[in-house]
Amino acid sequence: MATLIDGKRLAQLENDKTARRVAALRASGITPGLAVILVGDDPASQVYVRSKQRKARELGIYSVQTTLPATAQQAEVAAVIDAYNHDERIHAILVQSPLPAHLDEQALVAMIDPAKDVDGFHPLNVGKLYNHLPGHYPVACTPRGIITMLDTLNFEYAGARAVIVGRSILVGRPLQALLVNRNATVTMIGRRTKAAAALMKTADLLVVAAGQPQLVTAAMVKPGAVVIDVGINRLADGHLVGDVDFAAVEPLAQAITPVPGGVGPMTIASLMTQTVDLAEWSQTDA
Ligand SMILES: NC(=O)C1=CN([C@@H]2O[C@H](COP(=O)(O)OP(=O)(O)OC[C@H]3O[C@@H](n4cnc5c(N)ncnc54)[C@H](OP(=O)(O)O)[C@@H]3O)[C@@H](O)[C@H]2O)C=CC1
Ligand SMILES: Nc1nc(=O)c2c([nH]1)NC[C@@H]1CN(c3ccc(C(=O)N[C@@H](CCC(=O)O)C(=O)O)cc3)C=[N+]21
Repeated sequence: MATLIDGKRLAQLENDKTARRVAALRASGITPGLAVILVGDDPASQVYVRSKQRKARELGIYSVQTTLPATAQQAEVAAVIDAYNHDERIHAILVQSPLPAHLDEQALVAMIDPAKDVDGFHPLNVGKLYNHLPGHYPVACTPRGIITMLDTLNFEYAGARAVIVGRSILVGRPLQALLVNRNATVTMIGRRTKAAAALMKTADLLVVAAGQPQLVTAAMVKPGAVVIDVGINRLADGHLVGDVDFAAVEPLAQAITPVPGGVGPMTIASLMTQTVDLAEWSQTDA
């Protein structure tokens, strides 16, 4: 029987801390501000953005949103980013991914003031993380939430063999850097990886962020591994499942995250924490 890593409960604990930090900042005259930019009408993105807004407001964060039509041009999105860059009430800016295909997402992210880059996707912040530079800078929220979960297990990073399935800018790549910086030995798996199952089986820590239901079966998991399932897949019957065959893998794992109620809620909690971090740093690092 594995330890169930209860993301909902851990997120609640983190959000309680965030609410207290927001209250303290507001008492000193600073209200942390989050701006979310949504382009188009992707239903999943609308759900995520709504839950981010709701949580921010619950915690006392000033939260605003700009929604643009799917036909919006690059310059229109850029103008919205520019306005938030210069808005003193806003400490954190997020451009919801994915953007419609005609937009250059990387160019837009690069226009965000790096000090307001709550997703940690700006190339300056990515580079600082990659090079393990000291100092304050934002990092991607999903990997940050995963590290928080592993820390609560007292996971021993140094010397651990970690395998990450998925190498996106959102999840796999920044998590790779965070784990390497903690002295883990990290293997990245993509679609063209040969003998992926055998590599996964070597993992003390297996993180799966591919977006493929049932990708990881019991045969791919080393007994005693810690398994983090990032996948969010909506099945035809409406059920939400991860990328791991939970029922089969749970009995062998040392610890495992459920979907829903695992990495997802922690991602949102990390986003809230990082919004407050950015507001605090804007005072001290100026
Ligand atoms: N819980 C949360 O907070 C979050 C959940 N997600 C979820 O995580 C999943 C991944 O999201 P994201 O990182 O944006 O994904 P992307 O679609 O951007 O990338 C998927 C990655 O998985 C790899 N991959 C896909 N299929 C396979 C396979 N069969 N074998 C090996 N590798 C494979 C791809 O490999 P290649 O590079 O070779 O194409 C790619 O690197 C999605 O389900 C998403 O909804 C995402 C963000 C946050
Ligand atoms: N700029 C940007 N930053 C992101 O962080 C970002 C993004 N774009 N685009 C999409 C992905 C996906 N993502 C999720 C966040 C929370 C849940 C979450 O809370 N999931 C709940 C279930 C929610 C439901 O029922 O649909 C759970 O797992 O329990 C899931 C996925 C953030 N992303």
